[in-house]
Amino acid sequence: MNGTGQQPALSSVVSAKGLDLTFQTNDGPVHALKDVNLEINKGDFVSFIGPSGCGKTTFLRCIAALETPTGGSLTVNGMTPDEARRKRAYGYVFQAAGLYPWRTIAKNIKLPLEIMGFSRQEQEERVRKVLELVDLAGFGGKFPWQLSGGMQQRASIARALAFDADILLMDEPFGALDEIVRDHLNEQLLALWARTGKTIGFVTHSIPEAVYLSTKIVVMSPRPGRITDVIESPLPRERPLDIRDSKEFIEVAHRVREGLRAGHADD
Ligand SMILES: Nc1ncnc2c1ncn2[C@@H]1O[C@H](COP(=O)(O)OP(=O)(O)OP(=O)(O)O)[C@@H](O)[C@H]1O
Repeated sequence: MNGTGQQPALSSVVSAKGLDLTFQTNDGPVHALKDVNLEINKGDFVSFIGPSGCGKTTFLRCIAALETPTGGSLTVNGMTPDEARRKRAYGYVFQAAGLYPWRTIAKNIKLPLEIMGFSRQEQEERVRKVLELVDLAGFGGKFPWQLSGGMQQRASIARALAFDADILLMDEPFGALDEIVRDHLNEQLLALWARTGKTIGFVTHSIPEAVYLSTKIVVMSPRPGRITDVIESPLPRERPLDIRDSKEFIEVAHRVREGLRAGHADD
């Protein structure tokens, strides 16, 4: 299946139809996204997986209105991505935590709130709430360099949560962390997702991470960047880490691996 022909549900949060994006570069055009069709529903946890250059980041950036598609249509909460951005429909978490080293964690989280004109009291309240959500209560007064890599990444998730947007876009947020820390953050992210009901778009290179976290796994291929499979996970939403030893988990991982292999063979 290539992800086409999906019907938009009532609770559709992101709807892409025939989405195309070609970058014009000095070396000629780069077809980063070709005929991408995808529905993301409210409360979905959707992972994007595929080899380097298949358009994962570009698709997330289109949702965030940081790139403009050259064809097809894309709506976010029923609006254009630009309108959705103005309504602060999403928070964005990047691969590197991207915290300002000269500001405390609390001040890093407050910065976008300050810019948007939130009152001081509202800023304090939001900082307290999001730090609690990522298990960093009490760390607001620390500087980024006083925290571990995993804690910094949690702080950057807290910053993305500060607007209380419905959608969280995460571009390989845990890619640079060691496996044990990553496992722990994966568990915490699932708990946060269960508590908040957010819709999450998550880019990863890791098959186990994609299978462990997602309700839907989008397999992509490069040249041109396209969707080659959309896998609805049969796993329950509540997932202890040892679910990774289960037959269902191994079967989903196998299907993702097959999808990646098939996409590679098409190149
Ligand atoms: N601003 C840009 N200008 C020109 N080409 C770009 C631009 N951004 C991305 N590309 C190209 O578009 C294609 C898709 O890039 P993208 O970063 O979305 O892939 P990706 O799947 O996220 O890769 P990775 O896993 O390495 O992060 C690549 O060929 C990339 O070189």
